[in-house]
Amino acid sequence: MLLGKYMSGFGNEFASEDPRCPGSLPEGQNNPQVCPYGLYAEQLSGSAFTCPRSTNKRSWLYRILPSVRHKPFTPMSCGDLTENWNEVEPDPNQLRWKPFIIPKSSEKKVDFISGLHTVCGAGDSKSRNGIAIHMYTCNTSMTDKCFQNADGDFLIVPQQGEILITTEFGKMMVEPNEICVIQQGMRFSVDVFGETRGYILEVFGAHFELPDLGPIGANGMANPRDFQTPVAWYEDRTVATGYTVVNKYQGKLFSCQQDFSPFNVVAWHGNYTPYKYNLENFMVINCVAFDHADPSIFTVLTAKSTRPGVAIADFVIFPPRWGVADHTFRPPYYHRNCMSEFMGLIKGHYEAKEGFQPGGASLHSIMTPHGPDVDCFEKNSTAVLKPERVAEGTMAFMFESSFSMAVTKWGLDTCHRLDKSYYKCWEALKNHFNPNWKPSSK
Ligand SMILES: O=C(O)Cc1cc(O)ccc1O
Ligand SMILES: [Fe+2]
Repeated sequence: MLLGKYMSGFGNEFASEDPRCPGSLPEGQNNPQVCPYGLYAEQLSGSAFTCPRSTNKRSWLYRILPSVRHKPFTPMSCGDLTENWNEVEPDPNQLRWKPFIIPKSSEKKVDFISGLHTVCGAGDSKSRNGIAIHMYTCNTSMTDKCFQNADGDFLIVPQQGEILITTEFGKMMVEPNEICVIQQGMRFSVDVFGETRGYILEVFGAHFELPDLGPIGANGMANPRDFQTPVAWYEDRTVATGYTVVNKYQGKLFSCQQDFSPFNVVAWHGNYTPYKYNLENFMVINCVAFDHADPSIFTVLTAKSTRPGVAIADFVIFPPRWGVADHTFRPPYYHRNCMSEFMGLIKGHYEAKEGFQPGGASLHSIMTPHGPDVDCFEKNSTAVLKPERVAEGTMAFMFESSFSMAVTKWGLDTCHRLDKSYYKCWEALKNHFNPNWKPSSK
């Protein structure tokens, strides 16, 4: 198995052949009358045919049987996966969830698909504009089953347990502190190795891009060379008992049967691929004089809307770094934002908030006030400002969206993880106002 072998680069034109079949990629053309090794050619389009070259995405897959050879799709249970944003009444409160529960395999076998739970979202897969945030909690590998999301791209953030993702393009092992992106329509199957949990940012109608660097220059933030795309791997496996393809389509799940493994792509080429990225490789830019830079400096990937500078969703991380700002309150500022901020914690301790735990989450909705809790404020208002390591051993992240997200019934109620006392972390903030303050007392 070709684990640990990847091709480097973001959005490159890649080409890969399973080494068991040299010459399986057609030379000089995509669609020979007869393909090498008797393979079928299949194009996977990730952008409109007519998109400008800079955003045009497609890959050519050379496979043992084409995807079209399957029995009809029929509806299946969606569990806690939903695109119904009207399940419960809107709630503008600061929300915080304790770590989401992972089912015990001795009690219930749950795989990546049955373990998907939608927390919040907005917009619509039909009009191709929107976002959904899901948790996955599972304990069992998918067997003879793959998933395809016709609705959008999945940015997967493992929090506990590595996941082995077999895709039509090859295999990727993704550990906590790494992320991966499975773009719209790409078939994949997830193997797990114990109790497994993570976060998923789904976007409808846009693909993730590296943010522009502007005055930062040519290097930095997430560097393109650190993105890794799998190499071709195939199995020629007949599954007489039936192989299940699960398709998320217009927010609902459908399944169909076929009698062969979909991971039968012997060779492929193109610029529309799954990829992974290790968050440790993020080159952190930060303030080295005074004040607090906005968290956009920590953007790893962005899914742009059609409005300049406004994202459907940004994936932002808070990595270990130096804090050196002089005469500055260094933690995040008090804040109301025209964007929605969903945060998760992969490991460690987030600076601005006690009680935010790995595997949990928070949502600060549009214009909902939030910021440091009382301890953080008091401590950092008097701290001696030496250079110090911030967030050592920690990795928090934010899905920031221009959509006003609705929380699902599962998120508000049936997950039973909402921390009802969250608001109390700000209750003891004191009034420090001194009307007799003089500039000289600074
Ligand atoms: O709310 C948060 O903790 C995220 C955040 C971090 C930061 O450094 C500045 C603004 C912001 O919203
Ligand atoms: Fe914020």
